Formats: sequence, structure tokens, C-alpha cells
Amino acid sequence: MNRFKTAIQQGQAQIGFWQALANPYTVEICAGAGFDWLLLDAEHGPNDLPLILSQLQAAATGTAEPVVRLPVADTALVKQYLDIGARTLLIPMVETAEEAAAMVRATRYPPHGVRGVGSAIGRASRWNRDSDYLKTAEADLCLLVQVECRRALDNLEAIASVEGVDGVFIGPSDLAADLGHLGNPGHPEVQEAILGAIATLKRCGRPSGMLIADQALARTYIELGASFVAVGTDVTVLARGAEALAERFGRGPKHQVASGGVY
Ligand SMILES: O=C(O)C(=O)C[C@H](O)[C@@H](O)CO
Repeated sequence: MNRFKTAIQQGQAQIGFWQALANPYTVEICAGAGFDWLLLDAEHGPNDLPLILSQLQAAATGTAEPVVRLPVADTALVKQYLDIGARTLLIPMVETAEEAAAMVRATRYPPHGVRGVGSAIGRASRWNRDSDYLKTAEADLCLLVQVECRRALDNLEAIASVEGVDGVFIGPSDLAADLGHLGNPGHPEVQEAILGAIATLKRCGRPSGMLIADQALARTYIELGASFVAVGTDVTVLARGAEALAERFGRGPKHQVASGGVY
């Protein structure tokens, strides 16, 4: 059973942590940190299929649900990531209901979809040791799509209403860029759009999520109904933590660290 999927459907806030260091060692460390989910980032992290496989194996040592973000909305990639055992997917840059529906079909076996049947040699079925996998895969699968531009916001209700879409992630950085506020997701226009999207999704009865390291904002989003919120990234924790330690001994980064990010 996919406890993460059940929890967000029931509106139980799931606290996540972003993994972009692209290695199983840090995923194994974070898998036991107590988060409800870990995002394995194959879009912006230097990841490929084998590396994500190793991170899925590392995540299995803990209790957090691994959520795999694909690099792009691609049917063949969905097949590959599902076969290696990902069961909660985040698809970036979805702009229309038609694109969302295509991703639903990519996750389902015929006759409801176009997912190729390779479970006999796949980790997802534990190499056919799970003899019911073909029957149970769809129920366990959780498909999350990203809305992160003006056009997608205009289509938000249609996207969220697609049968098989289990949640919508609002991408603050790309949304800020498309709204004309590159690098400034905290801009009032961007924040207004995020709050509006959370309200729309709540009204539609659909789970919403995002990534935000500002803890006050994260709590606000959760109070307003967001149900899967990542509250930081491994890269940021390591980079800023290392810099802060160096500065305590009179050292520190040679370059000004960019501010205004959300994580
Ligand atoms: O657009 C966004 O914001 C996201 O998609 C989330 C984060 O930016 C993530 O991409 C980390 O950079």
C-alpha cells in the first residue's frame, strides 16, 4: 500500500526533503531522518536511471516514500522508472489536461494505458516474486504533476480533474520565471499565484504540494491545505551549513551566495 498516496488523499500533511546530491549514501542518511517523503530529483539533480535505482534501494532502508521526479514528461521514461521500482512520480512542466492524461496512460497497463509490460525482469515486481504486481501496480501508483507556468495555472482545474492525477505540485521557481520574476519566487505576484492555486486545488478536493524552505511560509501553505510540502534540500543544507561553519572560524565562501531562493 502507498501510505503517502493515502495520506495526501486524506489531507494529512506529508513533510518532505529534496534530494539533489544524486547519491545513495545521502539518501540512506536522509531516509532515516524522519521525513514522510524524499524527492529524488532526476530533473535538476545530476541523476540518471541507474543512479535513481541506487537511491531507491537506499530509500528502502527508511520510512520515507521516495518520490521520483522525471526529467521530462516522457512515456518511455515513465516505463523505465516504474520498472525499477518507483511508484510515486512527479512529472515537471505539465501545462494542459491532455499532457496530464498522457502521463496517466503512461503509468497504466493496457487496456487503461500504454505502459509496456516488463515486470518479469523488473525490480518493481521484485523480479516476479510479487506475483500480483500486474494487478496491484495501478492502485499503489501515485502520479503527481507540476504546474509551474502561467498557462498551466490557467488550466489548473482541468489538469487537477484528470482521472489518475493524484496531486499537483506548484513549482515556485519556474512559476516565478514565467511570471517575470526570475529568481524571486517570494515576489507578491508569485506568492499570490501559489496561494490561489492551493485554494483552487482545495476547492477541487485535490492534494497540492510545493518546495519551500521558509518555515513560516511552509506552515502557512499547510494550514491553507497543502498536503505534500518539501521543507528543504540536501544541497542547501550541506552548502549553507558548510559555509556557516567555515565562517565561524573566520573563513567562508569566496563568492556572495545568491539570496531570494525558496529552499
Ligand atoms: O519550479 C520549482 O520551484 C520547482 O520545480 C521546485 C524547485 O525549484 C526544484 O526544481 C529545485 O530547484
